[in-house]
Amino acid sequence: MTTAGGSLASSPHSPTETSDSQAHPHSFSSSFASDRTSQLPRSQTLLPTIPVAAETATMTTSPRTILFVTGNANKLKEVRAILLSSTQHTENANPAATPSFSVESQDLDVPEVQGTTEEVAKAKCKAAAEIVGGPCITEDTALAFEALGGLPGPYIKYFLKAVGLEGLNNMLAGFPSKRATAICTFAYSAGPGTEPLIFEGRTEGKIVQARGPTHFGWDPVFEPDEGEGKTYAEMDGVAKNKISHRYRALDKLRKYLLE
Ligand SMILES: O=c1[nH]c(=O)c2ncn([C@@H]3O[C@H](COP(=O)(O)OP(=O)(O)OP(=O)(O)O)[C@@H](O)[C@H]3O)c2[nH]1
Ligand SMILES: [Mg+2]
Repeated sequence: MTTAGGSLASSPHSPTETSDSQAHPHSFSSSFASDRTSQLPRSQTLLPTIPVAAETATMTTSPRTILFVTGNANKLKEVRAILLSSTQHTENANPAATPSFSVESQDLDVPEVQGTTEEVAKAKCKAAAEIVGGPCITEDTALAFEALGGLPGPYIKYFLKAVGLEGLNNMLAGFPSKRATAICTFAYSAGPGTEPLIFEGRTEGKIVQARGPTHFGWDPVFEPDEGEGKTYAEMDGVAKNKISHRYRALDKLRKYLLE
């Protein structure tokens, strides 16, 4: 895969992409950052621990590429929109100081284990990093019903497939609480053998009868508290991306990348 920035993350099998070092802000940033180093021998790609925002501001304005392993086109679309709007916002304030990110994706069939949202997200990212042979991010989305002690949680995809939007409502029929939390968990792996880092975002709301377009998962039955009475599906993309679980998790990841 070739990208505008030509960064390591876009060509997973390139030897310059592989890092066995433990993830921490500076090694993470360096491993993601170096458009300049992708053509160099591995020995010359091991950058000193310089914060990437400062380094990039003086050396290049090319976007850095993140490899997002996902099979979900809606997630990818939202991630790109959120990163673009936050980058534009900060770059308007100081164009030289803040680099932007571009997102490449790879659709892999990564096994998803059972467990907590964090355990599922970490295992998924570890497996993805093994397959791509380099750094990557993954994302796992959960929808936790208060009345069901947090279920379906990370298994929402399978519940939605099995019972549909109406079924999700029916599951709560006998319970007074319709409260639910949308949880997005991004995981970042610096490469095979490293422990993924977790960035979580939550949006509180309730489960309602389906309203709005049905093109993205359970959006029509989730009414966020901050949505002014609209379901996610009834909100336009910009409004959803200001309060969504995905926005909140991605904002933490973005800030980490810029440390
Ligand atoms: O209405 C929605 N609004 C959202 O904002 C949202 N984000 C995810 N989802 C759905 O929830 C399940 C998560 O499962 P999931 O995290 O394993 O995703 P996935 O398998 O589709 O992709 P990936 O695992 O390859 O990244 C899947 O059914 C997704 O379609 C959403 N539905
Ligand atoms: Mg999945």
